[in-house]
Formats: sequence, C-alpha cells, structure tokens
Amino acid sequence: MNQSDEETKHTVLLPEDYVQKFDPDAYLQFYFSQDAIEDGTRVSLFALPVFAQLMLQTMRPSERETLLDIGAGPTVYAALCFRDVIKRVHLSDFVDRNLDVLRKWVRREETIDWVPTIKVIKRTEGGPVPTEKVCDEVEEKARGLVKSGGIHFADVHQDVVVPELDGKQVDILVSIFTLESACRNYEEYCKCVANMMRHLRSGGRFVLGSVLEDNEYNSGRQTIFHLLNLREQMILDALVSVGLDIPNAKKYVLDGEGVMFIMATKL
Ligand SMILES: C[S@@+](CC[C@H](N)C(=O)[O-])C[C@H]1O[C@@H](n2cnc3c(N)ncnc32)[C@H](O)[C@@H]1O
Repeated sequence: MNQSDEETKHTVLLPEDYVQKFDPDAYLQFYFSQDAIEDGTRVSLFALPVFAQLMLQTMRPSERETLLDIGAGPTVYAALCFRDVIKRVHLSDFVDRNLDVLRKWVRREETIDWVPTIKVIKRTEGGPVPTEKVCDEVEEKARGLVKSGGIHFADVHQDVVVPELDGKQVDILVSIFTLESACRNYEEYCKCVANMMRHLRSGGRFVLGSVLEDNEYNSGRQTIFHLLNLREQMILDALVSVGLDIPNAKKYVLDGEGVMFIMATKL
C-alpha cells in the first residue's frame, strides 16, 4: 500500500460498534437539520406519506391501530408520516442513547427541530405550505401516538426483537435503513427479517426502506458505518421467504439515490 492509499483509508465501524459509537446528535444534524433537509431531502419523506395514503384507502380503521418502527434510531419521522393512519406508535432501537433522545422528544425537551421535516412531509401530502400552528399540531399528534405506544429496546438478531411488546403483534411494521446496518452477511439478514416478521400480524403491512448496493454510510461527523451490500433481488427473495406478498407489493426503487422502499402485506 502506498502513502496515498494510507491517507484515503478510513475506519469503517461494524454492527457491533453501534452501542459505543453511534452518535444520535451527529446523525440528526447530518440528516434532519434545517440545512440537511434543504440540501437534499431524505427519500423516506416522499415514500412513507405515499404508503400512508395507500393504507388509508385499503385498510379499515380497526385494521390499522398499531405501528412498530424497528431501528428508528433517534428519529420520529415514521410517527409523523403515519399520524393519520394509526392509533399507537411503538418506536424501538438497539442503542440506549437513541432511546433517550426519543424519550426527550416525548417529554418535549430540547432535541432537533422537526419542523423542517414536517414541512417536507406536508408538501408530499399536498396542500399549502403549513403554518407554524399546523406543524405544531402534526408534531403533537405524533407525540400523542408514541405516548400511547411506547419506546422500546430492540435487537433484530434476537428471536424476539422487541421483548417489551410481550408477544403482541402490530398492524404495521416499519424498518428503514436498519437491517443492512445491523447485519454482516446475507444469512444473518434473512434470519433478522424472519425475527422481525414475528411482530407483524397476518394481513398487516410491512414497510421496508433499504440502501442498495453500498458498503458504508456516514452517520454524521465523518463516522462511517458498514452496510451489508444488497441487490434488490436479494431483498425481495428474503421477503418472499417470510411470507410477504411481494408480487402485489408497492415498490419504489430510486436508482440515483441507491435506495428502495417497499410496502407488502403479510399473507
Ligand atoms: C442508519 S440508522 C437508521 C435510523 C432510522 N431508521 C432512519 O431511517 O434514519 C441504523 C439504525 O439501526 C440501529 N441498529 C443497529 N443494530 C441494530 C440491531 N441489532 N437491532 C436493532 N436496531 C439496530 C442503529 O442503532 C441505528 O439507529
């Protein structure tokens, strides 16, 4: 290795480093600060409101009461996007520091300002630019839903991913950019998908957001974490094998962005 190779080489953190090295504040600043949102919006904020609208059209209210986000990190945008769809939101993650940030948000203590994110969600939903009051109402509604649900520890590698749910299954299961962060190989990935799926009732919807064909990502302040490199077909195969109705799924593949969003029903 010559000197310039040495200089460009950087440390890539692994799935087992999340507890020690994932910094919620750096992550939120990097992806959800006003500047970050203005510079280039997270594609999730386009895909999830579209899925929410489809759920409103295709599920009766009694079929869409509970939502679980696995690997939410310090983010609450799933609760914001699905606020009109469900009654209770459970946010979960592997890193205690992330759960602390979520609890602070529920208590209305200082965390990142979610208004720039809310504005993008509202824009995707259509209608005029929301006033401050409308943004407040959106956030308060989402907060109430999380209060009714809860904030929980999750580990996708365990047979029971979210023990605090005590075996209760949810109507909607969401997981965005988590599995490819948490898994070192495809065998592990398939096992984790199966573990997650136990939390979803049959007939419920699974919403997955995944990075495609990438090896690492910046979690903020140049802290680089490993990603499992996945082709779209590998993900679809894993989802079929756990009994999701993939032929009738709604899918967005954004090649330029290297991400895929999919919503499928559990058969
Ligand atoms: C790239 S972040 C995604 C956060 C959020 N879902 C989003 O879309 O911004 C990856 C998340 O996976 C979580 N994670 C890592 N290992 C995990 C595991 N074994 N079980 C559950 N979550 C895990 C991390 O703590 C982190 O919050």
